[in-house]
Amino acid sequence: MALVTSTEMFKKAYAGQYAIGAFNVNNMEIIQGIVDAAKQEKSAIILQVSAGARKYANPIYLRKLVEAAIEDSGLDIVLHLDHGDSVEMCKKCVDDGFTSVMIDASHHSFEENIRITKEVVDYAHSKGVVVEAELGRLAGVEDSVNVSKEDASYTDPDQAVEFVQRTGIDSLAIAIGTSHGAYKFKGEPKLDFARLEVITNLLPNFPLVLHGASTVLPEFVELCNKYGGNIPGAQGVPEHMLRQASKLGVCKINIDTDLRLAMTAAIRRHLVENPSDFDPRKYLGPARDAIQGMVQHKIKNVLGSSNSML
Ligand SMILES: O=C(CO)COP(=O)(O)O
Ligand SMILES: O=C[C@H](O)COP(=O)(O)O
Ligand SMILES: [Zn+2]
Ligand SMILES: [Zn+2]
Repeated sequence: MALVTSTEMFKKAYAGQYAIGAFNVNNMEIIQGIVDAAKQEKSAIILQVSAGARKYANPIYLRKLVEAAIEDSGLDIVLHLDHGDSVEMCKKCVDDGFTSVMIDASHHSFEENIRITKEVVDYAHSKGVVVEAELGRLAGVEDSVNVSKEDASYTDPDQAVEFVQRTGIDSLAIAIGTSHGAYKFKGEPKLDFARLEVITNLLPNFPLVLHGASTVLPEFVELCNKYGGNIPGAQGVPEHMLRQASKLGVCKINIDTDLRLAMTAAIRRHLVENPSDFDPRKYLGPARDAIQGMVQHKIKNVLGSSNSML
């Protein structure tokens, strides 16, 4: 039981054609729900902290909660910085004990992305920390920045090879049509699997990362809307597409929106059904249970990572 890097996890996942869930954490109940599910399934997991989460919770609280989760669960867990927006932020997380960091310089030019990423890699690797970077741009909301469909761009396979070679990164986030948030597709969901296959063939045994991979479970959207919410037309990545991706070199699947929806649905329902409750434990408890159930379903039926801790 320790904070570990993702190196061994990804090796096993690649060989076993399954994916490790990378779940965004913002508070204690979210961490507990995810870790309880992983414990039940004996699954490897990555807990990731975004720039927004750092702002919201104060990084030290999240780090200490993750340490508590490791001690309590006996699991090996990766603590990862999600979408690090500067070299400084990545270095700070490395110094603070994160075992993995993402530098997201995908909005810069190709050369600038390489330069910034390489700087993070040099620092992180000297301290035994692994690095994820991004090439191509996802549409959707990311730390309050809204990337329009026009500004999004898919990952170029040849550039991906050059990027990996020149930066020395440990994993690469690719853009093949997923997007952050709850509104991923207007019509039929579609991902560019042909592109993914080309990238995988050009980078054999190299772990790829799929961001924007929530499935936006209809049951939670419906509950939110039934109990006073207003999130019409929400649609995520179908489960079968995530299974397909995990057979094509995708070793890390990022999930945040599904946690938000599960938590919000449970809280909305509780408050509407129990209008006289005002003890936060009464609605945060069910929210934690909803997260646990959702994450367990994902580990077992979508990611395929059950028993990966054995
Ligand atoms: O990619 C993500 C975090 O980096 C989360 O994606 P979702 O919005 O699909 O959950
Ligand atoms: O990539 C986006 C994640 O969902 C994190 O979102 P956030 O920056 O609002 O915490
Ligand atoms: Zn990005
Ligand atoms: Zn992301």
